[in-house]
Amino acid sequence: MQYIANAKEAKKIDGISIEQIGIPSLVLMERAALAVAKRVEELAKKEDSVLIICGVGNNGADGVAAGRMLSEHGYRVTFLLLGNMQKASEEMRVQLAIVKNLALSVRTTDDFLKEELEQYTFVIDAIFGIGLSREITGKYAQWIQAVNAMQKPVVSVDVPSGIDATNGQVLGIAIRAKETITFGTLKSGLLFFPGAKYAGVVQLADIGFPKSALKEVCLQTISYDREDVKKLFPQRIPYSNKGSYGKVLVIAGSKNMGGAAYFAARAAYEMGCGLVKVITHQNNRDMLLEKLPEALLECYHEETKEEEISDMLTDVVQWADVIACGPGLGTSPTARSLFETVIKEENKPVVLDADAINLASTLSDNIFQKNKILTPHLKEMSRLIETPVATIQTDLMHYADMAKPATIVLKDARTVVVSDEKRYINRSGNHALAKGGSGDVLCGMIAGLLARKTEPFLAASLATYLHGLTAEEYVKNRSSSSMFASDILDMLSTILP
Ligand SMILES: NC(=O)C1=CN([C@@H]2O[C@H](COP(=O)(O)OP(=O)(O)OC[C@H]3O[C@@H](n4cnc5c(N)ncnc54)[C@H](OP(=O)(O)O)[C@@H]3O)[C@@H](O)[C@H]2O)[C@@H](O)CC1
Ligand SMILES: Nc1ncnc2c1ncn2[C@@H]1O[C@H](COP(=O)(O)OP(=O)(O)O)[C@@H](O)[C@H]1O
Ligand SMILES: [K+]
Repeated sequence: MQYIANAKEAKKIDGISIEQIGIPSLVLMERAALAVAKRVEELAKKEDSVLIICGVGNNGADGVAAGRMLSEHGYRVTFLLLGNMQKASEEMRVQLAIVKNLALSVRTTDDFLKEELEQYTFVIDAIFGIGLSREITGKYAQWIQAVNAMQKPVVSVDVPSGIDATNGQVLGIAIRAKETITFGTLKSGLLFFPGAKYAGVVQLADIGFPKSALKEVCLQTISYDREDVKKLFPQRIPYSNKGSYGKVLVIAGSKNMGGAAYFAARAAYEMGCGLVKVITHQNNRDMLLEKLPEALLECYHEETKEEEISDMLTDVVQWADVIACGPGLGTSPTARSLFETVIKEENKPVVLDADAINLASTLSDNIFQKNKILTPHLKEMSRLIETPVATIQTDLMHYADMAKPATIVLKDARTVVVSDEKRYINRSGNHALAKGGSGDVLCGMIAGLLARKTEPFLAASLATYLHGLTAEEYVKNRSSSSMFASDILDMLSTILP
């Protein structure tokens, strides 16, 4: 499991390590620089001509120290200083004095022509790190543009200069790196797009922040790695029966969208729950009986009266441990009536997906209740909170927070999960998942885990992680274009413990 910091938290970790615990800032910096130099030695050839472009803060100071280490190991390095040296940090002054004593080539943008950039074959970007505080304009923007135009490999120090370390947004312009070496903890801005794209491959370097500093900052945002799955996924027990693994009610599939009911119901079974019952439109009966005979079925049609639906639901809701409502449900009067009955349930976990979220957007009542788990994609979220998609995209975590005290799975290429104070950023998966039916499978997976008595945050985050892993496994020997929702289901049995 990885703990993820935003810019403020990362600064706090620096501060506690240096001021309270007493590790000299320059000690941390030397370790940061060593990590950068070590990686650049793996990537750059001795014949390369390395340009280290440095701002005047501590990110720049890291760059100066890394360049000095590379020079000691036989690389040709040139430092290009960008910014007002009157404002240089204390550490930057120290690092610069060292390289000047070593008679290394230190240039400033006053006497360095942009045409000279052509001579360099490798770049270290140390202009801004977590201290970037506003849009980049003027001279800084011009140099970043010029570095990107070089089309040479760039390694960014801590954060690609220009990326907001918290939300991954480009503050005007940003360096496009091949790799980013980040220190101590992953930064959320390196995970969210577009930051993730600008950062390239992200390497995490331990530079000696004490565990107690990390603990004191009490990072609330996590992300999983493959080794977490075995620890987190609920175990099956020898002395058990289907009742031990919970019952899921799936309310899904309208007249022309039966597949969604199948995807969600089978996904719940794949996650190991004991029984799945599906309430769906009559049209889907034969398909479900054939494709998923393990599911129990209750069907309705256009003429089914509201009282009948209500009676049917009362019994089934009672029966279920978890309810998943919405995939392919449509927004017909019957769908609405099913939805409105289900959301009255206040004690059991209720997963609301797709059309259930669209129906919720038309309600004046607050749907963000404690027992609800909502799984909107950005367009559904936009309807739900009446905020444009483009605005939500600028800060997924901030908008996901609005759903409290409900649990939310805000789906995007980097899905986030928020529940109370717990936050999760998903790093698994790829564009193979960008296809109809993917979300239906995820909804069923979450419900399946909830039925196994997994608490909502863990159920939502672990299901999201596993959903992504299926795509990673799939593309190992197949085209990412050819993955279907059914393939996610088929892959599950190969990745679950
Ligand atoms: N000892 C430590 O703390 C350790 C820190 N470490 C390293 O330090 C980095 C953080 O260093 P930092 O805090 O000095 O901030 P940094 O990213 O260099 O930027 C600040 C400078 O940028 C300027 N500036 C900001 N926005 C601007 C804009 N839009 N346009 C123009 N200027 C702008 C700002 O100027 P000002 O806002 O004051 O005008 C200031 O001069 C961190 O990412 C890691 O690499 C590691 O070595 C571990 C130990
Ligand atoms: N480019 C991508 N990279 C990673 N995951 C993706 C990408 N595109 C889509 N996904 C995932 O696929 C799922 C799509 O869900 P959704 O949009 O609800 O699909 P549908 O409504 O067709 O079932 C989400 O879990 C989302 O995070
Ligand atoms: K940087």
